[in-house]
This record gives sequence, structure tokens and C-alpha cells, in this order.
Amino acid sequence: MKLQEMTALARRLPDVEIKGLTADSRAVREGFLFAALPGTKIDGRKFIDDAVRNGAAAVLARPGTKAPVPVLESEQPRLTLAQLAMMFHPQQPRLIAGVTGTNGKTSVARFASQLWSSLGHHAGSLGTLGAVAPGYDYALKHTTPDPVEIHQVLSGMAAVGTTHLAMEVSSHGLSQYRADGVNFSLAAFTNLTRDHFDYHETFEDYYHAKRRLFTQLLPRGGTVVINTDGPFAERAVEDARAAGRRPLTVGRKGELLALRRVEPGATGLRVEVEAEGKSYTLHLPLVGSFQADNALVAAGLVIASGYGPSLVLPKLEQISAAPGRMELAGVRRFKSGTAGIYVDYAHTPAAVETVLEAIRPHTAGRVHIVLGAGGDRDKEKRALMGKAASMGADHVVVTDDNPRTEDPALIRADVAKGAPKAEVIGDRREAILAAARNLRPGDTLVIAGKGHERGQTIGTVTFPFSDVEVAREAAMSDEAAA
Ligand SMILES: CC(=O)N[C@H]1[C@@H](OP(=O)(O)OP(=O)(O)OC[C@H]2O[C@@H](n3ccc(=O)[nH]c3=O)[C@H](O)[C@@H]2O)O[C@H](CO)[C@@H](O)[C@@H]1O[C@H](C)C(=O)N[C@@H](C)C(=O)N[C@H](CCC(=O)O)C(=O)O
Ligand SMILES: Nc1ncnc2c1ncn2[C@@H]1O[C@H](COP(=O)(O)OP(=O)(O)OP(=O)(O)O)[C@@H](O)[C@H]1O
Ligand SMILES: N[C@H](CCC[C@H](N)C(=O)O)C(=O)O
Ligand SMILES: [Mg+2]
Repeated sequence: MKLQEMTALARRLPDVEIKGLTADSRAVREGFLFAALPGTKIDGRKFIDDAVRNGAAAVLARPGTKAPVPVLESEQPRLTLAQLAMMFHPQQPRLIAGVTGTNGKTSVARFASQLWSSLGHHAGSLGTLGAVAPGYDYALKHTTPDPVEIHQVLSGMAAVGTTHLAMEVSSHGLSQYRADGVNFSLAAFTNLTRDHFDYHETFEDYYHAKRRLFTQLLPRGGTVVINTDGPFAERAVEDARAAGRRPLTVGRKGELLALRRVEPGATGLRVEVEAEGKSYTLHLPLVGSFQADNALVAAGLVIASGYGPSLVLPKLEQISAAPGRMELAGVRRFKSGTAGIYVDYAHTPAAVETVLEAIRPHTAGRVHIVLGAGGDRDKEKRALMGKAASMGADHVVVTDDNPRTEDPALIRADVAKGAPKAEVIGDRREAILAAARNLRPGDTLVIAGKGHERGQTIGTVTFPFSDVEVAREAAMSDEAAA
């Protein structure tokens, strides 16, 4: 495509044919535009020469940058890259709902996609679990990938016929303009609690990044579904309205969908929801009362896409949880009862607290938790996660999550600061097996932090590892021994 057709910023440049886009000099091929971005670790302009050697035909960079090929100057190169990527891959599913918030994005995206499918649409989701739709399955390294990958994926999904897409938009993604070229028709905000304070300096910064989705990326007049039950819900409603967007609330104080009651039962949640003056009693096949909040946000999105509550709400009775979210991965069987082993992706203090609260009604005996915290991420959340674990569980085992390039023992020590009575077992498999051995009839074990992940990153290498598989092993070895 001609650079001049892609952006007005190119009007004074020689007319260059662009064959591809990338922000990574190592991925540049003949005829590519290389975006030299100011990074968090290093200035991308250092790689201009490498990019040109690899065949770059043009460079996108801040004004004043020198290069041996034409330079497309932009004050906001990340934003411009997103716009170029959108021009380069113009096809997108017809209806895209962006979902943001600290916890619950993946769950909401999966639920909304399932609801649209049950209404007969070719629907999909994009986020932590990859980009998935009928005929399309693509793994992603990030919850919200870089704009070039986003637009490749969106056009791929549109090409297989996807019309309805629920897409997670992380705060990193929002502050780095990764999703600024996406044509959002709807947005959702789940909640805002502590995470990523290694990246965002304050709660205020973190919230400002999140709200970009519904004050800037969502077009004026667009609808944003807001869960009323988190600390930033009221501000989100006010800010959406002030920016000319239309907030629709769901939750205990919701106006569109009012959650009147949630009762955890043996086979799921019994919930009562009021909509348009009518009351619905529904059985959701989900574990964890927080899933009722996520289910209502998803239902809100689908209603906002043009369906009545009486059609949408009953469809919630058929939804299934995303893998690794309160997933019953194994059951230890005893002569006098059972003990369930759940795998959950709780990796923030609020998620640990929520999950332990949610599991208590399913537990006649003691609640056990195995958890760690990721390396090269928010350090301050670690002791808070430990504290939430020691407050909500009767027995805590602190172990490794993804240590990445940090010393695992120091991460464990940080978590244990909040849980001084915890057992500490570094090896994650050993920690899970030890906690499972401790179970008695009526107990439950929550293995927190890694959910669906299929690997453990130690240093810069990712080794195969699955909490679900180890949980099964823990339960099966027991059956064999019985
Ligand atoms: C902190 C952060 O978000 N960093 C992301 C950011 O990197 P950066 O721009 O800061 O990169 P940098 O290392 O300073 O390098 C600067 C530039 O030089 C380029 N470069 C570098 C080396 C080279 O040889 N040639 C070259 O061109 C890089 O491609 C980059 O454009 O942009 C990169 C390209 O999009 C991302 O891969 C990278 O994600 C890092 C690896 C990461 O771990 N990100 C996580 C924290 C993340 O984004 N998580 C969110 C949130 C998940 C959640 O909801 O919990 C997510 O959406 O997944
Ligand atoms: N509505 C909620 N309120 C509080 N905690 C929640 C909620 N929904 C999910 N959680 C907790 O957060 C964990 C992660 O859920 P989910 O994967 O849906 O969130 P996410 O926002 O996509 O996370 P990520 O930021 O990693 O993409 C769950 O396993 C659960 O422990
Ligand atoms: N998307 C989240 C995932 C955290 C999962 C946890 N297992 C960890 O490694 O910290 C992040 O990048 O912060
Ligand atoms: Mg997610």
C-alpha cells in the first residue's frame, strides 16, 4: 500500500510503497515501515540502522529523527502506528465490544461471545486466551497485542466471517495506544483494583489509562456497560457521561440489570435479576459468586447490541466458565466424602480475596490455597496477595508463579510478608502435591495465579507446566493409593 494513502502525515514525503509494518527491527522485511517507538526500556530509534539493513523502506518516529530512508514524523508514533495498522488491514468484525477492568475481562469476553453465538451470530473473543472464533484460533502473547498484530488478527477473524467480537483491552494496551485503530461499537468496565503498579504510578494513572476505552476509543454516543459494584464505578459512569458516551449500569445498583440475589449451590449459582421491571430467576452453571457480576456485564453488552433482556438472560443458563477460572480440576475421594481442587487465575489481591470468599460456601471443612506472584511485575501487590490469602484461607502454601528474571526466593519472601504463618515450598508442583495431601473430606484447595497457563517462565525460558494437570495428578495418585 502507498504510504501517502495511509496517512496525511506522509503528504510531504516521497511516495513509498509499504509492504508491511512492524515496531521490531528484527521483524523488518524488504519494503516494511519500521516504527521506532520510545520504549519503556530502550529507545527504538537505536534500531533504525538495523531496520534499514533488513530492508525498511520508511521509518515512523518522533519529529527530528534522522534516517537514510524517508521518515514519517509523528508527535505520537504509537498512536500513528495504530492508525497505520488499521489502514493496512482495514477489515474488522462488524461489532466489536472492548472490555476493560482489573479482573473479569477474559470471563466477560468469553461470556459475551457465547451469548452472541447462542443468538446465531458468528462470534469470537480476543484476549488473554488468544483470538478464538469458529474457524479461527490464534494464540497471543499479550492480552492486548501490539497494533500490527491486533489488526492482522481482526482482519483474519473478519475473513472467516466473524461479525461479533468481545475484545479485552488491558491498561498497558490503552496507555500504549495498541487498540486506537479498533472500531469499537460498545465498551464494558468490570472493576478497578490494585495491579500493575510497576507500570502505572498511582491508582489515578491506572484509572486514566482504563477510562480511555470509554471516553476516547469508543465513539461519541456509544454505549458502555458498567458494573456498579467496584470502587471506581461511579466515576466511570460520570466520566463516560461527561465525554458524551452512554453508560448502562448492571450489578447490585444496576439500572439496566439489577442483581437482587446470588446463592451459591452445588451445581452453580442461583441468581435473581431484575430487568425492565421483570424478575428473572436463573441457574448459572458457574462456580464463584463474582461470576454473576461478569455474567451481567456480558449480558449488558449483548442487550446493548440490540436484544431484549427476556431473550438474553435465559441464555446465561448455558454459558460455561473460561478455562482456569474457578475450574474444578480434580477431586480427592475419601471414604467419608470428597475435597475439590480448583484452579483459578487470581493474580491480584482483590481476586485472591474474591475467590476465597466465593469458595467458602462450597466448603464444609477448611479452605487451602497455593499461591505465588509473578516476577518483573508489581512488587507491592505481593504482600497484599499474601495477606488476602491468609485472611481468607485456613492454610496457605506460598510457592513460585512465573519468577521471570527475578530471584524466586525474594518473591516468595515478599508474598510471605503478608502471610507469616504460610508454608513456603518453592517448587510449584511439590507445593500443589503437598497441599493436596493435606486435604480432608469437605476441604477445598484453590491453586491461584496461573489458571489456563501452560508454562512457567523461569529466567527467560518457559518450561511446560499446567496447574490443571498437576491438580489432576494430585487427585489421581490419591485414587490409585486408595
Ligand atoms: C511494559 C510493556 O508493556 N512493554 C511492551 C512494549 O515494549 P516497549 O515498547 O516498552 O519495548 P522496549 O523493550 O523498551 O523497546 C523499545 C522498542 O524497540 C524495539 N526493538 C527492541 C530490540 C530490537 O532489537 N529491535 C527493536 O526494534 C521494540 O520492539 C520496541 O518497539 O511494547 C512491546 C510491543 O508491543 C511489548 O511486547 C512489551 O510488552 C512486554 C514484553 C510485557 O511484558 N508487557 C506486559 C506487561 C503487558 O503488556 N501486559 C498487558 C496486561 C496484562 C493484564 O491485563 O494483566 C497485556 O496486554 O498483556
Ligand atoms: N468480577 C470479578 N471481581 C473480582 N475478581 C474477579 C472477577 N472476575 C474474575 N475475578 C478473579 O480474577 C481472575 C482473573 O479473571 P479473568 O481472567 O476473567 O480476568 P482478566 O481481567 O481477564 O485478567 P488479566 O488482566 O490477566 O487479563 C479470576 O480467576 C478470578 O480470580
Ligand atoms: N496478564 C497478567 C498475568 C499475570 C499472571 C501471573 N501468572 C503472573 O505471571 O504474574 C500480567 O502480565 O500481569
Ligand atoms: Mg484476561
